[in-house]
Amino acid sequence: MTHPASTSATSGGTAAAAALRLTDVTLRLGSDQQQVTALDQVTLDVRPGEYLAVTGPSGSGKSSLLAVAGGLQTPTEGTVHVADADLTALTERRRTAHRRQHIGYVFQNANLLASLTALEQLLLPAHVAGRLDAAARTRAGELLEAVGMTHRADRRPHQLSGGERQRIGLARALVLSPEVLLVDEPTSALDRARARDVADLLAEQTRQNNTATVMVTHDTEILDAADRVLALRDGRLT
Ligand SMILES: Nc1ncnc2c1ncn2[C@@H]1O[C@H](COP(=O)(O)OP(=O)(O)OP(=O)(O)O)[C@@H](O)[C@H]1O
Repeated sequence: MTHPASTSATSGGTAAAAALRLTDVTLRLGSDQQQVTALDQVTLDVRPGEYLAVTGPSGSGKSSLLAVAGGLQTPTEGTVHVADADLTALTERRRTAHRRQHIGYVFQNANLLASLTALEQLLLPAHVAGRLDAAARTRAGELLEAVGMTHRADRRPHQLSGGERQRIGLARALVLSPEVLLVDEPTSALDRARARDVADLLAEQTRQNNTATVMVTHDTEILDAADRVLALRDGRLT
């Protein structure tokens, strides 16, 4: 298989070097009469340790890009490789298992569990993975600190602000140091100083854990920390 290493959406690496690879991905949504091309022939490589930011206006396909990269949505055409497996070729069950093992996902609305405290939200992924040991507890505590939430450790989601929930959602995704980290608008509920802290934390964690990070945002003030910035327009990556 050959790949156009000269295009802006590829980092020029070999097939083995990419932690995340989308090849000619098209996603069509809606019914026949009102079909929308949410992603249009997107090709993208993200290597381990790389922090990629993708910008674009509302409706340009940012959430669709993450949903496809994370195996939450199957593309109409094209392939999605994560950690050397083609997500589009796996059964749903295997795809879910692969996702749990290799992908961290930070949803815009945080998707926290109502009954758990902030600290418990961070311990849950390790618990589910059967890895809730002293190291996981230490890491959860460090990440709680890194997002400035140590003083809110015992609070449940309804006792937190939108920005606080967002920071817990980010810390939770980082606990298991996923190989691929997909982040949807992580600063939409944050003030400027917090937004900058979150962008810097993503950059630091990406390098420290050798994670391939893709963050989508329309916040142009947090792009400095990224290694690479691409733009989505009408589902096309430029
Ligand atoms: N279920 C759906 N059926 C039909 N069209 C859809 C569906 N979901 C999204 N779309 C359309 O697909 C396009 C891409 O949507 P997407 O949510 O990926 O954009 P976005 O860049 O994340 O937008 P925002 O910044 O507003 O969240 C938009 O035109 C949207 O209206």
